[in-house]
Amino acid sequence: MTRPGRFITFEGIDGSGKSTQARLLAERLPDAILTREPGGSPGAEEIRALVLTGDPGRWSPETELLLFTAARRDHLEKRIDPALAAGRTVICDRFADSTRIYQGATRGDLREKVDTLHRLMIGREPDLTFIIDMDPAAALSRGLARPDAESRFEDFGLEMQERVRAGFLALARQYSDRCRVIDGNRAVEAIAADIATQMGLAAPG
Ligand SMILES: Nc1ncnc2c1ncn2[C@@H]1O[C@H](COP(=O)(O)OP(=O)(O)O)[C@@H](O)[C@H]1O
Ligand SMILES: Cc1cn([C@H]2C[C@H](O)[C@@H](COP(=O)(O)OP(=O)(O)O)O2)c(=O)[nH]c1=O
Repeated sequence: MTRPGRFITFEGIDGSGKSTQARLLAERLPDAILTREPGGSPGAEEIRALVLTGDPGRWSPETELLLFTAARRDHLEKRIDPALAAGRTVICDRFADSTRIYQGATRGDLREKVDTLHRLMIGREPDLTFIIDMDPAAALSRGLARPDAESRFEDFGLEMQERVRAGFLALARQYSDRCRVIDGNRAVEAIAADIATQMGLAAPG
């Protein structure tokens, strides 16, 4: 029987360097698939477009939670679970911890609903989660420099980013068995070396 693969997620505030580090780690692991949320499967990418673009007032917090959960369910069924079952490593840029923080704590107080929906519809936790922690002001200026800043979620102010950051740090304490906090206020290569060490890989270069 095939041994199930490892499920690794990256979390943190917008612009903290998650996508960059997820990509660098995937490049070092020949069996890995690199994916992201919201999205990662054709259906979930369609839901991503619905939830991340357009009028910010279009969805209530509750509907938004259902949309993120629906996207995650499709992503799990179509992409994550089959890859894990085939023994591959899955590296995902954001996962359920983002819902716990964004929908559960910072844009309302839906944490109980978030946890119930997760239990009923998702049920899977990562084996390892890297929380890239960094100064929101620096992350915001990185984000503003990005060519793809299409999403309304990019418009958060510093106060919101600080709340999200604090939420992720609290979550890292709650799920300390699988979460590793990584200092993101450093050069790309230094962060990648830190993550490689945590993964038991030799430092790059
Ligand atoms: N350690 C770093 N130092 C400086 N710039 C970075 C670093 N990591 C990422 N960047 C740049 O910052 C922007 C946001 O990075 P990205 O990996 O897309 O973050 P996230 O996925 O967390 O939003 C990109 O333009 C990226 O090239
Ligand atoms: C996965 C997920 C993301 N989000 C938010 C976080 C981000 O602001 C946005 C995803 O945008 P994205 O551009 O992928 O994130 P980043 O800026 O970190 O590269 O959606 C939620 O609110 N809930 C969720 O469950």
